[in-house]
Amino acid sequence: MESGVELRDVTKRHGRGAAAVVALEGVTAHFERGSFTAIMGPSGSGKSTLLQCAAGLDEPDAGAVWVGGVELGRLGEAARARLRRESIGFVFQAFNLLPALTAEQNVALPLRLAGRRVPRRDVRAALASVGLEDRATHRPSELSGGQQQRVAIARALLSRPATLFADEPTGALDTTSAREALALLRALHDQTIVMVTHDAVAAAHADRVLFLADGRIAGELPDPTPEAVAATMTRLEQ
Ligand SMILES: Nc1ncnc2c1ncn2[C@@H]1O[C@H](COP(=O)(O)OP(=O)(O)OP(=O)(O)O)[C@@H](O)[C@H]1O
Repeated sequence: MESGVELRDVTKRHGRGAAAVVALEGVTAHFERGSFTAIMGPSGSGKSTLLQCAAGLDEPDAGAVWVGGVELGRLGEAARARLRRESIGFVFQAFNLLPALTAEQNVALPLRLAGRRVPRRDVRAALASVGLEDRATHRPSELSGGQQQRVAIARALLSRPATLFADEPTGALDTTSAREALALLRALHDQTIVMVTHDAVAAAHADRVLFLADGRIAGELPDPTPEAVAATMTRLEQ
């Protein structure tokens, strides 16, 4: 396993005993380096759990995960945190921005933590590309949910992590902003992008859609169109 992201026979349970829920069951999936994959499936099918396990934010009960050729289960917590900081980007609604920092400080943070100097011009350009040039000095609490999401996208654009995980990146955006945000993600073609979404139009921006149902892979669609994605979702929800 040289690069990209790979899950091999991953099983994950939440809770214990009689209340335990099997969120993922024997999931094997390969996200090639530089590919853009959308994950779809009915509510509760395990999409967020898959993303959390693939990103090293949660540990599988069985199976293994590789990111960029590194097996996460073989790393200690400190090494895993370093890998997340240096080569993984997140565009998550609830795992996003530090509340005490301004938008531009949040955008620059991953590079600063990696010891790099970040020209303010570059930070402003990243914010401008998501339409937030006039919000650079606002803190997250002063931004709407959609604007916070766009700050997270600007951060990914600037730091260009090798692997980017996005959970509903367009969920809080209007149609035009969503289309722009997806085009920006799409332009990051040297990165491996794994995006969970409920939106067939958003999913159609990916190279491939992987479907989950009841914690298992239920199919995939290469070169997706919104119509084909919606038809598959309808079938899975029946
Ligand atoms: N912390 C938790 N404790 C107990 N059960 C959990 C926990 N997190 C998730 N689950 C359960 O695991 C299953 C998969 O959840 P997950 O959030 O991965 O699904 P999802 O496909 O992302 O759902 P949605 O589309 O509704 O966000 C669900 O049945 C959910 O109720």
